[in-house]
Amino acid sequence: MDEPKVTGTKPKMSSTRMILLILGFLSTLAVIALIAVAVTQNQPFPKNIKYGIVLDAGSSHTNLYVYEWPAEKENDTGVVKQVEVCKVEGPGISGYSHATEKAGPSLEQCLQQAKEVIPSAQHKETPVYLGATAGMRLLRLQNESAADKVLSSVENTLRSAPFNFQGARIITGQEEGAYGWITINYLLGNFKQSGWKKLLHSLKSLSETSGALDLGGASTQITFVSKELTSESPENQLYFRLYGKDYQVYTHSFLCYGKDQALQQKLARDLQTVDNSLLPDPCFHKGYERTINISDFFKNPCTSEKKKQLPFNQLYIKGEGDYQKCRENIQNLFDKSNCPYSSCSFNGIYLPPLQGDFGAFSAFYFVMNFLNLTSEPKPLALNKVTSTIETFCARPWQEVKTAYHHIKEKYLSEYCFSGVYILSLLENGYEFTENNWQMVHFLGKIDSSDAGWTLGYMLNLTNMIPAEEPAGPPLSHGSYVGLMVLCSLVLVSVLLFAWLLLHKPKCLQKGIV
Ligand SMILES: Nc1nc2c(ncn2[C@@H]2O[C@H](COP(=O)(O)OP(=O)(O)OP(=O)(O)O)[C@@H](O)[C@H]2O)c(=O)[nH]1
Ligand SMILES: [Ca+2]
Repeated sequence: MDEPKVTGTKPKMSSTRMILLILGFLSTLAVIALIAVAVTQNQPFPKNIKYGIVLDAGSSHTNLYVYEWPAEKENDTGVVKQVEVCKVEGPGISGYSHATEKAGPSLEQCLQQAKEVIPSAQHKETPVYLGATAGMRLLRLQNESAADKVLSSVENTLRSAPFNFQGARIITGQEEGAYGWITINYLLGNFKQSGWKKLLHSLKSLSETSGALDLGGASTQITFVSKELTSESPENQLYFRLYGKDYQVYTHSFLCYGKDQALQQKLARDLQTVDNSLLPDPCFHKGYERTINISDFFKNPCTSEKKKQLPFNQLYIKGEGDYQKCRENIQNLFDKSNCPYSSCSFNGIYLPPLQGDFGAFSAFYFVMNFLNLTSEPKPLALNKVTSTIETFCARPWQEVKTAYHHIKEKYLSEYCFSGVYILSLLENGYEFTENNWQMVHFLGKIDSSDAGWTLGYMLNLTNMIPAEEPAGPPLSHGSYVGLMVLCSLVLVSVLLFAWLLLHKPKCLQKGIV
């Protein structure tokens, strides 16, 4: 009676096993298909690149920048990058005040380079902007019609290029400061943070943005987020709403305090006390000599207030290489005598308390980089920086020239002056101290893009920085695929476990009494 029972259950067991096997096989197939679909369906789109060109018409020279970004990601932060920079030969466009028609043609070689970098099919749609800074602000003050002629000459050249001309204008010092701040914070990824970074920032209350310090040839800018910004000085106050967050920003641009004009100002002061055409100068190396033509010297708006009739046409500068005397000399450029606000930098200009980290670029970087003082991640102590500059200034000119024969004499001869000027601007002007000095980080590039106002200018004019955070998938492509794989593995494990329970293989059955 028992035998048929036994033979009767055997086919029943094997059909259950068959069903389970088929189910297992199908679920494994489903999981594989799920992963394959997730990986292929969410693959980033093939790249559709867009381009933009900005010309930075500075006081000392013009640079042309080409930027590129993936079209479908243009509202994300940190996707625009610099792909080309071309230094225009010759002086800045303000240097063409006596031959205004030559300003435009001077840009042609760099425009040609841009044509080669950008695929020709995209030339017509590529916007080109030119922004002129302090050199042109000074020329406008000195000779407005010459400034207009220079601008129309560059406009003609840019219009005849195959790109989409969007304007050539003198930007304000406020814009220059603001766009420099936008550039570095965009490149540092400070505007839009991933979930983890956001959490970390809110927990540690880390400074969310970095201030910007730009030192040009004719002007210098300081820009940073300030909690204590009141309406004391509205012209120094900016509001931004970027990627869904409000920013209250302080900015000021000091015309005539770029490093070339600061030197002119210093010489104009020195000229007040000379009684002959020989000027001993502590800010140049011992053994260094330079001749300066006096005839046009006081036509410059940065020196005109100090105009003085002199009995000679040429001034002979003789270097002394004396850091202390140079520092005292330069310090006089920062008038701390009167402040109509709760706190000031210099010349009666409002400055709220310094806050957070600062990225210092342009000549701040060129000079400090030459002097090996840009050490990161931990910046050097202020006394080390001071002693390095002091030692450098004390080196005789012949020795410096031999040691750095590959560097342009114009740059090399001025590193001592510029180093002392930077220290004085930061310490005496903005009142950085030994304690907060290390908040200043000297940087030339962030990834592959130069720090400067041009990228921020283009991002703004192409509406690439949205006021509100663009709605996007909550997970990145990588995290999404990872999560899909993990879920699938859990599913397979559960099915396997279920199968094992139902099937009860002999090895498991043994253990069960
Ligand atoms: N050592 C060195 N100095 C440089 C270099 N490029 C420019 N400079 C000098 O550094 C100073 C500032 O240069 P930029 O930042 O280009 O100034 P700019 O944009 O022409 O001037 P602004 O209109 O005032 O902004 C000027 O005195 C330049 O002559 C460089 O590669 N090395
Ligand atoms: Ca500049």
